[in-house]
Amino acid sequence: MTAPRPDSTASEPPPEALVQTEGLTKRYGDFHALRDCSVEVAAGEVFGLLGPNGAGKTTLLRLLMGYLFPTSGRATIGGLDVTRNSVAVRRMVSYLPGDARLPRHMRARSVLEFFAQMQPDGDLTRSLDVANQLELELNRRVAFMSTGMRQKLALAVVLGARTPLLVLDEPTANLDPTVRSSILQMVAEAQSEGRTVIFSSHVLAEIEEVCSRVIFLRQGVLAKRQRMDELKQRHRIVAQLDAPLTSSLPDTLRSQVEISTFSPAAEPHTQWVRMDTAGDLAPLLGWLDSLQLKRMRVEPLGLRAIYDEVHDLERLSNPYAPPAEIGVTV
Ligand SMILES: Nc1ncnc2c1ncn2[C@@H]1O[C@H](COP(=O)(O)OP(=O)(O)OP(=O)(O)O)[C@@H](O)[C@H]1O
Repeated sequence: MTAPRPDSTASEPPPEALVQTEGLTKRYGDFHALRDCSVEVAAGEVFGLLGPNGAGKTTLLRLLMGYLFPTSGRATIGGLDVTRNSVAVRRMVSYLPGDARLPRHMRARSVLEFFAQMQPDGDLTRSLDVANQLELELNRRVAFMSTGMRQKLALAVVLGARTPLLVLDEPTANLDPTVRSSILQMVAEAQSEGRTVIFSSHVLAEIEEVCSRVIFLRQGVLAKRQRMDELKQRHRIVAQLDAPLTSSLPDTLRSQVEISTFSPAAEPHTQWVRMDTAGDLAPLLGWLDSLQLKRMRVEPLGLRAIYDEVHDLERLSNPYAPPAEIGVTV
């Protein structure tokens, strides 16, 4: 497999970056866990990290926390170099590691009390409030908790603290759908309090729900940056025609529509057309209406399509496959 090239997409720097990395690289021998990663996270935004297992998400977060030393490049939080000022930096950050370890002999309440005292911005009342919202049993010992209960307890510790930055490595792993949705709500509340959140997840819908921007990591390389407000304006139209496409896209639409076609060998008389567009749908639908249209589906483009594009999965999930759930039949 060839190593992906770093993302070259121009991206506007956020107005005030709280977190910034420049050429951040972590190598183990010849292996790059993270390669030449430059990102900025603006104060007050919820910033998503996406990527398959082993893509480098945890490596990036641990480098930011100063738990790993970069092979090259640098990262700053609040203008402070995370390697040289790791103590000061950690005072600004509440970090939920992917494998949060808690003292097994302690009961939930004692764990919350302990961390509220230990953390500079710890706040027991807030931690108890989160625990209460997550319906955590405060008398239970960590050793006797399920994996999901331990995750809730770790979240109560982290979300209770009043730090300006929250770094959450897969915060909803092992949680049931109701609790997941409470956590997403708490992330949104943290943002409305003016806090900044960096959030890694494998669940695309979660990233879509709470993040304002997302980056895709692939084999340690920042493969793509995406603003969610831009993505929400993009649509995909998949249409099946009764005959091969003969008329071409009107000139006025060319600049805003990416079009591709496919003729299945099993159905030589039909043709599938796929169009991705960020513009007004009305003129495009008008043009489609002039064709020999058999059926058509219109959907928001969504992170799934971007994820498949970044990870080269489109060939596996054939976008032209005549889907049973096709939305509109004409
Ligand atoms: N100490 C280490 N020595 C060698 N390789 C390592 C070490 N730590 C991590 N790696 C490798 O670095 C790569 C990135 O790992 P990382 O944990 O950052 O991935 P991730 O995107 O968080 O994955 P996941 O979604 O599975 O948690 C992986 O291939 C991993 O095996």
